[in-house]
Amino acid sequence: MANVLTLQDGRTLMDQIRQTGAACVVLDLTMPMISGLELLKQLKSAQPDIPVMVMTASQELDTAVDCMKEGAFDYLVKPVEPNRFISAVKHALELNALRNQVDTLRRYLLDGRLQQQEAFDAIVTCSESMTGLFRYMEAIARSQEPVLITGETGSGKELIAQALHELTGSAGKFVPVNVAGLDDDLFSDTLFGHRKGAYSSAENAREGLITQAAGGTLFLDEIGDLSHTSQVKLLRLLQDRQYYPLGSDAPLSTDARVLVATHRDLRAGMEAGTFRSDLYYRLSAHHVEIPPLRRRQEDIPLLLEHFLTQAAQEMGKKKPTPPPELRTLLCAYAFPGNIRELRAMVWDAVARHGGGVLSMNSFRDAIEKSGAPVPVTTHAESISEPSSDGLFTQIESLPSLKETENLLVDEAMRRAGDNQGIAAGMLGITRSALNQRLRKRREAKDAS
Ligand SMILES: Nc1ncnc2c1ncn2[C@@H]1O[C@H](COP(=O)(O)OP(=O)(O)OP(=O)(O)O)[C@@H](O)[C@H]1O
Repeated sequence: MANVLTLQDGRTLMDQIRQTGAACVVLDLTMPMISGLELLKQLKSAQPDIPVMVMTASQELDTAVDCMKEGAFDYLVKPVEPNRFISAVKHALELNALRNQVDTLRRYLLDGRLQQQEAFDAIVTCSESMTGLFRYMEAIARSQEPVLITGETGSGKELIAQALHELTGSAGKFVPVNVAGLDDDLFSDTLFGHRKGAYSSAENAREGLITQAAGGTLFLDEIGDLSHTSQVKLLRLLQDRQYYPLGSDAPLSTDARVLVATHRDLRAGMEAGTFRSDLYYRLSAHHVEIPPLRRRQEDIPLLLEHFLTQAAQEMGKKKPTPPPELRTLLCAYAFPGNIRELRAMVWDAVARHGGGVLSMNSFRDAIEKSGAPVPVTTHAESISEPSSDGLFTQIESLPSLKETENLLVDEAMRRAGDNQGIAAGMLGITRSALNQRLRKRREAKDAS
């Protein structure tokens, strides 16, 4: 076959790959000039995305396991049955093609506009990196492949999963499950359910959550903590779209979309041998990686406003005014607990608030408790303060009120990433009032 290249000397592989690339590499473990394991390491460090299959004799199984830890896609024990060989290579090629497609799509989408803004209404953000993620999510929403959502704790993984579910427009439910701390029995029972009498205390049949998610979305949180045996079961579910309730020999089929999330580094898990590489590759065809709050500080003032409104409403208080230097304090803090941590700080501050300007003390206390140094802030440092010379010193003639209003609306929409709900919040008007203004402007423009 023209597109298969056989090399006699393993040492020429890296040069060859640099010249022509490769969609998949099949490596023998025992070779005269260089060992397969050594070559695998070189290949993975230079070209981590090329899938590598390892061929091994049965007495070399330990080395094959080492190869998997080094990132091999799969291993085949010699003598290799031709059909098994073809299907393994095909599988590797398919996954590789899918990954390339997703990368291209991801790059392309970073320039487009959102089609279903309302699916993201619960996610308060004006960050471009988040808007880029939203566009990517819209592109993959209809795919049947699972989606891996990663991000630090409290960065909003569950909200992203809910938005993906909204985007699919499916009639079924969004069913979240936290799999951390579930041993394999509990995992199987929770997910797949059981038949009456499947074990001594199973007095009644129980439907698994995968059944409840029919026609909808099953969201498995903390997937990085899943036991090895449960990982195998999940892989089987993803591959065959079938599962067995405990005590049943008859498989059931599912059409539920599977989303998974973790704050762990699954690649590191794969290298340490705690996370199966076949499952990783299956899960990571679509990957949404949420940036931590400290890498999108522009969201902090927005989130602060949002949580102040929510907390005040919930506690039946008048929304307190935050001192301008509070934003400076928060933007200087690293937020290891991300948005959940900011939310908790705001709730605490509003609960303690007696009236007037919001006190900074509870925020300072929380930062101090986290062990981080409390940034020193002064009123003058505030990022929101206009210059003492006034806003319009650079402009010779003042804009009209109408022009100013249009400019403010445009700026709010830009900062809110075109989310009308957020922009309206910034402008201090209702969403429908903003919508009306935007519509009138469009109509006036169309008429002229
Ligand atoms: N962009 C956002 N806008 C508004 N609220 C947010 C945003 N991101 C997160 N939150 C809120 O922060 C809290 C934590 O979010 P979420 O539970 O989705 O995080 P997570 O990444 O799944 O956390 P964990 O890793 O602990 O499972 C929730 O109350 C959520 O509603």
